[in-house]
Amino acid sequence: MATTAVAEVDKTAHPFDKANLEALLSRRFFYAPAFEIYGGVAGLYDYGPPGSSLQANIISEWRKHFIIRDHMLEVDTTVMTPAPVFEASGHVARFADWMVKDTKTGEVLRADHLVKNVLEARLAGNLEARALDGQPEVAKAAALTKKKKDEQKNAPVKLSDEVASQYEVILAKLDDYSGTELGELCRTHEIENPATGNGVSEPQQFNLMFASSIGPTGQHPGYLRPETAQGHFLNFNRLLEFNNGRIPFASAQIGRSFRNEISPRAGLLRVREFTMAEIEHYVDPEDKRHEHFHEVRNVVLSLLDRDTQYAGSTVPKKLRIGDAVNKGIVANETLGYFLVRIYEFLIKVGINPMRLRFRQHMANEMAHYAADCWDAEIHNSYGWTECVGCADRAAYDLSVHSTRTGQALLVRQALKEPIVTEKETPEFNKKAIGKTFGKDAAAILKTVEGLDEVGLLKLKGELAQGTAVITVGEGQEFPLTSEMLKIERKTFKQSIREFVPNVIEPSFGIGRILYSLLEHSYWARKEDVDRGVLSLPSLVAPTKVLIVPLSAKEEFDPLIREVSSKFRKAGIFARVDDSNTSIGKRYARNDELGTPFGVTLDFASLQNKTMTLRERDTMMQLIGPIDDVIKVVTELVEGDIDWAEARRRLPVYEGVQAV
Ligand SMILES: Nc1ncnc2c1ncn2[C@@H]1O[C@H](COP(=O)(O)OP(=O)(O)OP(=O)(O)O)[C@@H](O)[C@H]1O
Repeated sequence: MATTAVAEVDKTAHPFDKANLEALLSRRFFYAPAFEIYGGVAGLYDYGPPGSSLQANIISEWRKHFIIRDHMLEVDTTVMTPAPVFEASGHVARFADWMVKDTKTGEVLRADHLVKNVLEARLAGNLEARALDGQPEVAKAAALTKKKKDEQKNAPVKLSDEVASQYEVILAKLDDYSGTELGELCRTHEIENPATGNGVSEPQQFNLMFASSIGPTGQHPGYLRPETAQGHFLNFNRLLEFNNGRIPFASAQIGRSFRNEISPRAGLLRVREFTMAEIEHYVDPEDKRHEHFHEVRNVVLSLLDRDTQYAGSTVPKKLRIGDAVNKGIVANETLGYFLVRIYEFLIKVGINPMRLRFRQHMANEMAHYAADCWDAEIHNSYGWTECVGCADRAAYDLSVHSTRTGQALLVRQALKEPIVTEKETPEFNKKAIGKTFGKDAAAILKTVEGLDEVGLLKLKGELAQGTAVITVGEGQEFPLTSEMLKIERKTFKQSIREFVPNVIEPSFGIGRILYSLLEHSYWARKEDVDRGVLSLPSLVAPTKVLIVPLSAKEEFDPLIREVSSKFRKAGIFARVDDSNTSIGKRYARNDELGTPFGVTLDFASLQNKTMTLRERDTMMQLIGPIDDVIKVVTELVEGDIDWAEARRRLPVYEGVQAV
């Protein structure tokens, strides 16, 4: 790829302005509250045309990056799920968050979020108060008065070093607290509802699943799924057969999930209906190596491991994944492989690598059965946000469904070398035992069968002497003779190995990634803070090329049709903007939509068959014959060349620059 330097655009002239971004996203209908004209419902959003295209492009890349590249088996399973499935999986008992109620207004708040918001605000106030300490009295008084006016209750208060560091440790370990501990924290640190200043109740559990019933009788309870995973597990036997009985393999699914979140207030980051993309990778519990691990071994990731968090720090380690696995920081190669693949995917769709880290779950935070778990967290204006979870769930899921249904969910592997074992084996004369001991016979057989090798050898020795006494239950003794029982050393040959595979699960929330990407892509032009740009990569940009005719005259129509059709044939999604407004306004609108390229058709185009090509971020324009420009744009969009190479291929346009 070309390396000719291209003038860098200053994207940091204005600090990030969330209100401006939100106005842009609403104006251009990326997404909007659902049922808005009915007053809206918290946590439910509709995506408009650019938001839908952006989401579809992210998903399309996800399919290529994971399903196609790693040969995964795609499934599409139902949302509505009968209750026994979630009883077995543990969701009915445990898929819950802790909530507290405002003691006076009854407002419901998520307990861990309340603790987080209050302690973070106190720490911010502490920093501010300390900064003010160094200032002259007049400035200090003015700042305090302003602050008081802004937020009566949150005037900056100085904390002792001890309290501030206590708060930091609590925040670092927040996901690790039980409900009782959260209640304790609220009491000890006098945490109140910031909106009202009222105290809060003891935390109570709230199950996040939407309950329903299947069929007209109401006798078959069901739930809207809160994740897509169970649908994969229940089809395990079919998937294994589809994969010719071999593991490792992975299933993948993109679909909707539903969670009745307690108080969703973070836009797309916490919603009640969302799109997930989940992978379940089935692996031999005794061999969690990954055949492609060598390809990613040297990739360096930011890893915030468990021990660092217990020490109250949030500074991640920069480690090569190969070293992290060798040191046991990441549990195994397969988990490590997926962490890198997740990283590569997020960077490819446009997440800023400097604002991406992997955080390991702490002991209480992790499900009891999980062997290890890491979240890909992306930094945005809400702080570090989990966008992808990646867990080694051991054999839990397949085992619980197998126990509940009585259906074996396991792998049978023909062993290359049969395993030959010898062991002492009891052979009973059941008739003789029954005749002698009557109703106690069954308990005697069970006791002997339960003996280990040492116990059986002891019994064998006693039988050789004549009689062996076996103790059953609470100390009842029964004499056995060699007529009733023989113990012999036998050889066993095992040529099939049976095992329940372990599952490594990367689980993506598409909406969280999409929103973080919008924040990372947004900036405002130096000359005008209101001229927002979304620097979305071509790969995911809703529209790749804007075709802008300079005149509305009919004589342009055939050329517009020709250019459109050529882009279509090249597989490039282009749109014509022939609205009756200035070219500058048309480009500004498309900068907001994240359209990376624009081509302008003017009178020269009619005469000379040329057109100009504009790059969104730099606003630089090149010119060339129509077919050459289309070829360059196609290669740009497909990522085969960069803008520096485009500049080498096409001369800079010297005419009036349309900005
Ligand atoms: N309410 C939600 N709104 C949007 N995305 C969500 C929501 N809950 C979960 N996700 C997405 O699904 C992914 C996997 O879900 P998982 O069960 O691991 O999340 P979680 O740990 O329950 O999230 P959180 O602790 O933030 O509630 C998350 O990484 C996230 O991207």
